[in-house]
Amino acid sequence: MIREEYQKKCVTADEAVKVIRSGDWVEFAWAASVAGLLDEALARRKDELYDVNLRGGVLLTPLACIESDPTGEHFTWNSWHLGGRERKWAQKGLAYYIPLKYSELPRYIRENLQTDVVAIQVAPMDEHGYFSFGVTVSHYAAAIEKARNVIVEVNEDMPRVHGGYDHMVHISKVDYIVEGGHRGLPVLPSAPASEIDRQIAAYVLPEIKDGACIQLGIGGMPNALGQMIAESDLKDLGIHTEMLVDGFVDMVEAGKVTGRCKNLDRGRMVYSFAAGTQKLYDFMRDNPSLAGYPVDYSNLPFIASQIDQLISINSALEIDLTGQVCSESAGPNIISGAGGQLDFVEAAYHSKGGKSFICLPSTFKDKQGTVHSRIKGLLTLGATVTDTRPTVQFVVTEYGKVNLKGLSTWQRAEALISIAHPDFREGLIEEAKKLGIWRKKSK
Ligand SMILES: CC(=O)SCCNC(=O)CCNC(=O)[C@H](O)C(C)(C)COP(=O)(O)OP(=O)(O)OC[C@H]1O[C@@H](n2cnc3c(N)ncnc32)[C@H](O)[C@@H]1OP(=O)(O)O
Ligand SMILES: CCCC(=O)O
Repeated sequence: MIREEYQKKCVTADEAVKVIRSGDWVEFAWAASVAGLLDEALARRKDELYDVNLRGGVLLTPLACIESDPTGEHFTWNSWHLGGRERKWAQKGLAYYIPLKYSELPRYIRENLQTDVVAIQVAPMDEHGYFSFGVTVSHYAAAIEKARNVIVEVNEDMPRVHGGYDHMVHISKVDYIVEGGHRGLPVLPSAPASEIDRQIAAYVLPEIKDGACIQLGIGGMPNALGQMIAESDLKDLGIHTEMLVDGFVDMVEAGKVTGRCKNLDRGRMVYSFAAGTQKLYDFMRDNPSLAGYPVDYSNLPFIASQIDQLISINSALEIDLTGQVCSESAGPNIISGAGGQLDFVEAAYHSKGGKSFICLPSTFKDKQGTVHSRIKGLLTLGATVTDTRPTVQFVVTEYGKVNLKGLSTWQRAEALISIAHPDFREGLIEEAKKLGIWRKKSK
């Protein structure tokens, strides 16, 4: 029966994308999960479609439909979180950011958003009629609940994964199946860790004890920490994260991960999507020690904070002297997105014995070679506040680590200036004075 249904629903990509109409909103692609054949087929329909809005994010590969439409008349890309390519589209007016608190994404879809079609890549169907979502669990089940039509493109190389719930779709909910054969998966190489990343990670490492449960964000510093954990004496860690990356595989291979002390999902590593090298994708295939969950489970602070000793490590672009953190824009220009940063900042703080770390190098060198302090009197005009100041706990640069919780504005200014680059400290004191947050008694 299931095989018959499968055969009946199998069509070419060109056939499948005929269900997309002008004015539709389509949930389309996420990180390493891009339905390449559907994308190419949709691009071929460009001239007959107008005002089709595509949603997705963290793209690792080009999209033919966006790149074939430089006027943006036919297709618009709406990103939940911009990768480098999407950032360039945004600069050309071809992509727009959707402000996001990632744990809330399935609810936005269920309660607020028009979702006409879901067109996604999945793993091959099992004997019971289920297609695993593979490396992207995230929000797909919510989108499928809402959509008029569901198209799946089967990639024989997409790992079938284990999960908690809503990590797969049954054939009865699918309208069209496109067989893609072996299409591989895009690779996201680990961001290389710099010497400064290692210095920052060295301040965080002593805060992690056996029994802790780790979330690592995106970027070179979290990778450095992953490597340092793999080389440390720790041996009894758990993993509960949003994005699964190669660094976690290194920790497992080094014998650091047991999941023994996790109050939720004991013995299993929880994540919501994954992107990395083939080593990561091979590790994920049919691995029962992993549990892919929708992001409103992995990230919801109310859930993640139930795990004791949750340690959250994320990167930021700049911070002001009172502790407002910007992790997503350079002034008004969007760089990436808020993603799940605030989710984990809150979750780790509310976890018993948990701690949240915002890590950033003390300086940034712009394309003209000018060096700027990332610790600033005021955020750059137009910068987005990703973490409001009361939510921020530890802040770490290569010059040290401070805990901002409960500090008054002058204490925050003193603490943050103490971990600023020495070349900028005098200037920051002058700024703090002008802003009225430098205590008269302080030196
Ligand atoms: C996946 C998870 O689990 S993540 C959960 C948490 N989610 C988040 O933390 C989301 C927000 N954070 C992020 O997006 C990232 O961590 C970032 C952007 C803060 C840092 O990521 P990194 O990869 O280390 O950033 P990187 O140093 O490569 O900088 C990215 C871009 O911003 C630019 N940039 C960096 N700092 C600044 C700055 N202070 N001012 C202006 N531009 C800047 C860089 O030049 C680079 O641009 P380019 O690609 O055109 O060269
Ligand atoms: C939204 C996915 C990426 C992130 O949280 O940074």
